[in-house]
Amino acid sequence: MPTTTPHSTVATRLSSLLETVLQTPIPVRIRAWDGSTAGPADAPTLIIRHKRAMRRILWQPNELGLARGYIAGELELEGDIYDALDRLQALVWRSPDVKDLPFHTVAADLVRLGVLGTQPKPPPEEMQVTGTRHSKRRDRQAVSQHYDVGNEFYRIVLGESMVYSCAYWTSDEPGYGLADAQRDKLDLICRKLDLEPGMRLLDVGCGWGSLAMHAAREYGVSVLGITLSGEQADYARKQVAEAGLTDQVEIRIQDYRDLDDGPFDAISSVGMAEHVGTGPYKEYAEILHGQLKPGGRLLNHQIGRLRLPDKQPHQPRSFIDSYVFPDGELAPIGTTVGLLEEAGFEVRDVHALREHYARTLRAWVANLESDWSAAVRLTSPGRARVWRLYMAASALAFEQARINVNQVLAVKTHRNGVSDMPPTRSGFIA
Ligand SMILES: C[S@@+](CC[C@H](N)C(=O)[O-])C[C@H]1O[C@@H](n2cnc3c(N)ncnc32)[C@H](O)[C@@H]1O
Repeated sequence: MPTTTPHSTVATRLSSLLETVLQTPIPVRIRAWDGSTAGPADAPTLIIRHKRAMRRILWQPNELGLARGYIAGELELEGDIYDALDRLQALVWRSPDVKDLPFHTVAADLVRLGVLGTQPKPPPEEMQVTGTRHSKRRDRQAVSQHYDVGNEFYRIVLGESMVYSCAYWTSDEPGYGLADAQRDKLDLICRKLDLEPGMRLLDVGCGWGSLAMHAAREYGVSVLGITLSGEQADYARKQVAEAGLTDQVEIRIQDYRDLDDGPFDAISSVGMAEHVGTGPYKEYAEILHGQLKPGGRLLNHQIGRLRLPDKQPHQPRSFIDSYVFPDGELAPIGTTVGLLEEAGFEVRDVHALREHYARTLRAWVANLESDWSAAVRLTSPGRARVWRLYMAASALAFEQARINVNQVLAVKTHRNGVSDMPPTRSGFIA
């Protein structure tokens, strides 16, 4: 009984093995470790560089198994990454539980291909958090693992504006790029908040300080920006000092649950509430409400999911939870609006920016790809692969309306119900 397979047949055997396991035709071209190919000629190629990748997929025939193979460099995608991921997600959704794998029908091929064996170790880039979910300590760990991976790496991905949230693309003119769209987003937020000189703005989850600085410079407000990331705070403070804004902008490493400086005239929370979690969200909304003056506005900019997921009793840990945003949680916009209202806010406007996030993510992926070797040098090949995969997959998820992003403008009304809002929408959205 031969233990190896003739070269010309490895890819064919692999694709039929995968089709049996995943119970669907392979939607991509496959190139195996011996150079043989199979599958549709005009499709992007999934390169299986190493037998170990097959072991991973067999042990974990789901999103995480495929992602781990890619992060470890055992799998490679050739061709348009968005097209490749779009095709591969059909496989991921159909993948059976490992206990349901039809080993009896594929056993002979598994032996011939030499892909049987123990489960490979996960790539080291996996993020580990300990303690009680959404305790302050664990949230700090989760934030640090995602954001404290090097400001220079983020500079490559995010570009000069260092804004890590959905941009607002107001033009299709050539020459109008990510930095313009991020500036337009920051300005949109300032206008929605009706910032005026002398006001105090609280920016919860301030990142690298871009909104705080824009608001201080362009609108003459003083800003407290809080973040849990030490590297972000270092970077933001340096930028604030260089811009001569130290009198107006304070950057602090602080958890939103420890805020004690209110009341503020306005509050922004941009790309931060995804870290809060559904459990603590009510408290989060109440804290922001408590930190705001009557008549003050909150701009909450947050990713949400459009639908409730199908009921699956054994949801495996997702790629995003394991390698990207441990403990991050997405809620439908209706839940977010409801919880803001419960906390006492009057919700005045919900602005869906879904397509804008897809475009932003594509710009970040392009930035990363165009400076790939520097990104790898500054982090690790695995880390750069994690970011490329998560951002491309997220772009697709926004495009396909599986997730969304919304700016919710809410007000803390005066006791008598007066909102201080203009009578028409054109008063705050230009
Ligand atoms: C995706 S970044 C967005 C940064 C910035 N607002 C922007 O748009 O570029 C999320 C931010 O939320 C902060 N954050 C997450 N959890 C937090 C918490 N419990 N308290 C304070 N900040 C938190 C992170 O430190 C990070 O600065």
